[in-house]
Amino acid sequence: MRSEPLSYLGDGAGPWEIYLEQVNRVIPYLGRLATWAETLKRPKRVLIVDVPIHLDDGTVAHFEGYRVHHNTSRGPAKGGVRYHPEVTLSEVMALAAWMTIKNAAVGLPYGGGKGGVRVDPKKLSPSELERLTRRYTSEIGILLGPDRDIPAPDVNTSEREMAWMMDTYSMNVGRTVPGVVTGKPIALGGSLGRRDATGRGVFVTAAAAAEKIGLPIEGSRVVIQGFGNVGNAAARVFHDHGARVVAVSDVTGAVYNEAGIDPYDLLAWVRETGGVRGYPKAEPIPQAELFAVPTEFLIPAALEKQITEQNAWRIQARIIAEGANGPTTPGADDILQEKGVVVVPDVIANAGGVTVSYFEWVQDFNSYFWTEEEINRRLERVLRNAFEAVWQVHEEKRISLRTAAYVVAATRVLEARALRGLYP
Ligand SMILES: NC(=O)C1=CN([C@@H]2O[C@H](COP(=O)(O)OP(=O)(O)OC[C@H]3O[C@@H](n4cnc5c(N)ncnc54)[C@H](OP(=O)(O)O)[C@@H]3O)[C@@H](O)[C@H]2O)C=CC1
Ligand SMILES: O=C(O)CCC(=O)C(=O)O
Repeated sequence: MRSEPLSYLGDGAGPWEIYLEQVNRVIPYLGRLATWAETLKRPKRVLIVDVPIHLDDGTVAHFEGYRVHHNTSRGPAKGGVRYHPEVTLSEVMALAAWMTIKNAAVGLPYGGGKGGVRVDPKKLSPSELERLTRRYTSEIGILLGPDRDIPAPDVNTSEREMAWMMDTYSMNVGRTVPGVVTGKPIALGGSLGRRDATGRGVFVTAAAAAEKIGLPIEGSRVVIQGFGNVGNAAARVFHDHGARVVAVSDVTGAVYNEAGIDPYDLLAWVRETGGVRGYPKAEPIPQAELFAVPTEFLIPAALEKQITEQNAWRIQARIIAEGANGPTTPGADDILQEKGVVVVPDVIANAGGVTVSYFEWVQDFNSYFWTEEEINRRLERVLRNAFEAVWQVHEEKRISLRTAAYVVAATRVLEARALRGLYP
């Protein structure tokens, strides 16, 4: 395998710098389209909003929110909304850019967008969260619309917040607009299968990679960082296909059982107690040891920059399937490539969520809803095709799967950019 240039970025770089480095690595493979590559390095538009709300005690609190459209050459902006105490503008810019790449890599007719509010949602009551969500939606409303920008869930947001967003937008425009948001409750035009779609897609793409290297799923070990929407769904789908989930972590701690952890049982424990810590059918391990656990599959499903130059050497997995966005730094990518670990990059591994969001959007437009079986079947087909296209580029050009995914995606985005031209 020809090696790509070593990263000049240390682990100190933020998500936006990491994204820029990923783009730099693809430019040599873009041919004539390389002249347009600067397009990928700039967000199309950025909105910073002040979100003031009354707290339950009557005082007023202000939160900073963002909505970024990274690129809309191929269609409306699409991407989730994150609530987290460490959200920053540059993080949301990177998350929006990864949506551009992801939507193009999978062939969805969308550009890339993302939103976020810097808030610790664990410190707000449900009614404070509802006021925050509604005010944020109104503030970013100038960018939203079913043919302009369609939010969805991300870290610490779920069907509940999507229902509030859909309702707020609809009240502001004076009619019900289900297609302005995806990941909604089924009763409001949500899609069957969306809740587990990202985790299911992690499984589908990891299984496609496993086939390529002759690794069976049955009996294989799986380690998962993050047991939220993505992590717990991935754990259940791997378990349902005969794999053994041996270690899981969340912010409360990490637990390990060589004989296997039943993710359904662990989920019941987490719902009751608030975290994996103290789970009685597994032993506690330090969170920092999670990535060193011997395993066939490692699924980072928490936040960015978890696999770094500091810990990549200790990873023993054969396949890493990135449930999270941006979990691996470029320096860690180089180390993993040298170790022969197959890294299925975020932009295809976690694309199951936005793929079923696309199905939801299409169903909302048609007011005609598909069965869950139909959705899962179509999801698998879309992701398998995307994986196959990326694998071919990876083999032909002898580059990492991440750079191969960027070749596929950047070519589509920049072709659209070039065809559209520059002037209104
Ligand atoms: N939801 C979706 O459809 C999609 C999500 N993603 C990406 O997947 C990742 C997870 O998102 P999602 O599952 O939706 O978010 P959730 O909020 O549902 O879950 C996040 C999980 O990560 C845990 N976590 C946070 N920090 C750490 C840490 N340092 N170590 C271990 N665990 C940690 C949280 O723990 P705790 O609950 O204890 O706070 C929680 O279990 C994000 O990168 C997101 O962008 C990508 C595509 C689609
Ligand atoms: O479902 C969507 O529209 C986007 C989900 C998302 O934010 C992501 O894929 O990172």
